[in-house]
Amino acid sequence: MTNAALTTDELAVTYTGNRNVEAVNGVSLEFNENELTAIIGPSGCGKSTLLKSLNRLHEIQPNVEIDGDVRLDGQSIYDTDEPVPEIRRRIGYVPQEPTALPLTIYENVAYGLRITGDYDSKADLDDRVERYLRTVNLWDEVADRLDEPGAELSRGQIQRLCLARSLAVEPEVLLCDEVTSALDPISADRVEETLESLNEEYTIVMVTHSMDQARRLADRVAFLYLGDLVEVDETESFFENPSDERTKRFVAGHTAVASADDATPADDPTREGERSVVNPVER
Ligand SMILES: Nc1ncnc2c1ncn2[C@@H]1O[C@H](COP(=O)(O)OP(=O)(O)OP(=O)(O)O)[C@@H](O)[C@H]1O
Repeated sequence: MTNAALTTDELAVTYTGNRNVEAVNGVSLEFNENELTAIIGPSGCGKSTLLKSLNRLHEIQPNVEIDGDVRLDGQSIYDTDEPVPEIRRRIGYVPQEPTALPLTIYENVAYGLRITGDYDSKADLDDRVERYLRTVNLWDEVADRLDEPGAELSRGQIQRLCLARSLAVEPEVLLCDEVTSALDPISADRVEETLESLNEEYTIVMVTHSMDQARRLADRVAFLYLGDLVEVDETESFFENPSDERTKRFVAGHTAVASADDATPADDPTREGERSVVNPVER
């Protein structure tokens, strides 16, 4: 039986700037332990907002209101005395844009551990830096240049460096926000291989625009549309046998070869393609 590592209960997120935007509308979801869950949906449907609210990263922006709850191992991450940095250590976040800290390759990985002080000695730190660079399949490429600036690596290598930095502080859950979309195909493949190998040991929540990537990597897929959770299922049945019409149309819209009976109304926004833009949900 699979356990939920992270759950959302009627989670709602509203941007309250110049106008109210209900970006996420009462989403209840379970992210199972040691599984990779992909969140997919058309552009603007609330994927990134949902992801960031899973470790309170949305709080960095002003004018955001949250309702409902997120629980890690059954404990609320909102109704808690636990410091937010500790919540974000336990639920790591890897952004879309690969960004190295202005430090050496070694210190990029050691960064979080130096802040928490959660290591015994220099030898222990060395071990951990090596372990996590190996975990993300980067060690062989950088072992002889650990003292060089992280920023001098390729974009694909920097993205794996970011993954190593996130993993070094031993999170329970890893949030990945379109982590391959800013990369060339070969680098994207390397990052995908890394995610595939992490999948055995980590609970991963991944936002992706790529249906193919969701098919390749995910154990389960959740489809968001205009801030609503439309459907969530195991990957194979999600794609082969979706139950909701909106999911069917979205999945069909991304099929490489469309069949003649695949016709859908031309104004259906779920048919607009992987980089489609729907109007913001304004209420
Ligand atoms: N800081 C913000 N202030 C106001 N509205 C915002 C803000 N960030 C996002 N939104 C709105 O919230 C809605 C959801 O945006 P979000 O970025 O979560 O969608 P998304 O599915 O991740 O989109 P994409 O696939 O294009 O990255 C959109 O209507 C967007 O315009």
